[in-house]
Amino acid sequence: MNSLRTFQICGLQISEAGTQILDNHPEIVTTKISGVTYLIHHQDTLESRRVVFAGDLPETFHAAGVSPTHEQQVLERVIAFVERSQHTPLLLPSQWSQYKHNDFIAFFACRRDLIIDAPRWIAQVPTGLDPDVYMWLLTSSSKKVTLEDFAPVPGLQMSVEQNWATAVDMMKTARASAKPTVQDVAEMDLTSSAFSDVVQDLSYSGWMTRITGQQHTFIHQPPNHSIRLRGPAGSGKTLTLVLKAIREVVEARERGESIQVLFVTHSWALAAEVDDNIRRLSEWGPLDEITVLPLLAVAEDLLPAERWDSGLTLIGEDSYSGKMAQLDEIEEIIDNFKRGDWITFSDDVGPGLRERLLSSDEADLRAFAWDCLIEFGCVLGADGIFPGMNSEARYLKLSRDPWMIPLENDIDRKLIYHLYETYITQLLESGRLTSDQLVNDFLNYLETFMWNVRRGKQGYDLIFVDEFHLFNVQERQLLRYLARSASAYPRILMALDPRQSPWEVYTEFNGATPSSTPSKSDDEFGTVSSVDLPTVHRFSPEILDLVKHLHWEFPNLDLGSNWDVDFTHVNSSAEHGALPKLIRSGSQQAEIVEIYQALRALRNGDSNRWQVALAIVHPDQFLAYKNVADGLQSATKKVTIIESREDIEVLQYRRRGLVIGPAEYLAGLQFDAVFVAGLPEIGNGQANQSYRRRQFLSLLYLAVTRASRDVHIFVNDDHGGVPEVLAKAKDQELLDYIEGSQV
Ligand SMILES: Nc1ncnc2c1ncn2[C@@H]1O[C@H](COP(=O)(O)OP(=O)(O)OP(=O)(O)O)[C@@H](O)[C@H]1O
Repeated sequence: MNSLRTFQICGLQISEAGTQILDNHPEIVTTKISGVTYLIHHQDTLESRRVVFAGDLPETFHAAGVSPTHEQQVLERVIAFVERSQHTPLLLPSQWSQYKHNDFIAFFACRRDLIIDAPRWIAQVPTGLDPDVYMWLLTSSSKKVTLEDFAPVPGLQMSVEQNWATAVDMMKTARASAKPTVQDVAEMDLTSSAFSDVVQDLSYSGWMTRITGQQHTFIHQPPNHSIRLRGPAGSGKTLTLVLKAIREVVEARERGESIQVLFVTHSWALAAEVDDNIRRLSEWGPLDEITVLPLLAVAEDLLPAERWDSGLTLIGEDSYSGKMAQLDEIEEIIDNFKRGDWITFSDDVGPGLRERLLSSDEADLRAFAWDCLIEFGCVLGADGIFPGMNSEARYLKLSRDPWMIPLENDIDRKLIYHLYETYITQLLESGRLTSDQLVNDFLNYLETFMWNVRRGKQGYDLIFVDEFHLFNVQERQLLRYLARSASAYPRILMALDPRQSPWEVYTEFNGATPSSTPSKSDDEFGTVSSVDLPTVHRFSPEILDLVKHLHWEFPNLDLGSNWDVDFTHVNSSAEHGALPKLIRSGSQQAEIVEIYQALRALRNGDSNRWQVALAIVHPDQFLAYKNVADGLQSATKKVTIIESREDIEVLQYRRRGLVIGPAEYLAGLQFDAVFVAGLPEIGNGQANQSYRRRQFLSLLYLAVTRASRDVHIFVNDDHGGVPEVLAKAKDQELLDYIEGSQV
């Protein structure tokens, strides 16, 4: 028998000398021979690309200080890295802090905040088609190894090749003797799409006979101008965009032309999903003409190294912990301000802002810090205003809209600008930059003569943008510069649903804009036509009725005709199902017990439905519910906590289980059942202000629309009981009301 110690991360089953099957990934086996460990997929053959670790994996983890509780995250990232390494150029999320030298690459092995002495991999991906991946060394910050000086152990690469056939045989033997997991293998096959089964095992031609008339219209419209695709959540926007991209490439091939298509997403997770969808739908093999990337990765790819390598670290705005850290920082800035410079503003500041600043209620102060964070990122940053000459004057000239933090006079604005200046200065002093700053730099580069020369070769003929509502003014401006031709209008095909933009800023259009350059978004795209998708396919008519109710409750949603989707005629093509449930408990503690019970009932009822999200509406409430995960984790391993957009990628390989995360990170995903909890406290006045209300409704809309079959909404008396919008839904019998336990 083998001598490997028990590998706790994934509860590996030891099947055969030197081999282990990953419990969370039963389709993957690790095989150790002659000083290397192979990571082998069960469908791998002798021709497959090899993924190899130098040495023994548990020992490697141990030496780098990776505790058993974090081994799973480290392995998940390796799997994500292997997936990415198939694409050129090899691009990694900025939070991984990649560094490259020849074909070596170093990157953080897991989220940096998980392990104090954050470990980094040194990997090698030789150039060429289907390259092997060598994970040579796991270093820690205190035992740094310079990439330029690194050399793998001599002879290891040769030994990898020599023993490959034996390793594959060992994998097969291990699989054969581990029959109990065969069923899991079908469920967790790496080649099948995961949480959001958009493709549903149909090919391109299969879908072309199934699509609705409106989807057909969009897909067949000649792309000689920009087209926007509007529709509520679950109406097939992503699928339609993907089918259109495939069609354009295939038709160009038939004409004997080669076009380059960019498919832009908001997150790496959606990029991976779209990439996978294209591969599964294609009947023409790989469609290399289509590049799928998040916008920030496009910036990393195109920005010349010297501009990119500023020595600053991009702050993790897309992660829960990153956002919370920024909030803490802003709270501290406000606190210092009150003890210092406040005196110079105090006489002239408007009563509303004064009351908020001087409130002794912690919740009010936190709410004010949130509003500042949004104003900094979504108004100042989004508009490209950074401290410097004329910046304050530019900010003062911006028109204010109802969704923004209310500021009554110029002194109020000067005060906010003052806080912003301090915030940015603090960031720069500590060597950090925001994604807004990076986008601004990228925009400046795209306006240079140099890019004008390069774009003929490196620009794109067609640009697809999913979740357009999540991009801010600046990001939208980037898009037109990415088009190959500088003289013609760009051809941009974008999908949007403005209700899914929780941070309101994104609803900038047609006058309702935070920008000093209001009409830029559409004018710069030339003529833009619209196609509406009025049929929801994801969820039942019962869920749709609740979604419509939420939609009609949105205040100030005067988006103008270009963006508005008419909900009156939206219908659902899905089967009828149960009414969404509203469960009211006496306290938050009692509510958590209700959540456990509802989860258990789902599991007992039909284990095939064990694909559930617990969506936390208000980010401040997330930590309270995160503990539910710890309780459940001891009972089942299939719990995944989503704390950043990056984490969502892990779900790609998980078909079953419970996913817990703030609602905003679940955008674009789909689950059988969604449990909605953590609604913001109501009754303190704040929740009823129109801009706060809209944020709340947007997150509630996002959470509810992730469900394909069941919706349970949990509320408790600790946090104000049933919010008005849900009370109205209950009165209209759109919700099945249940009195939960009181204590
Ligand atoms: N014509 C159709 N017939 C049946 N099902 C469809 C059709 N079009 C799309 N679907 C299905 O509807 C579901 C939702 O699709 P998709 O994720 O593309 O919607 P979306 O509008 O992008 O949603 P969201 O805005 O929430 O991300 C998927 O399961 C997809 O397979």
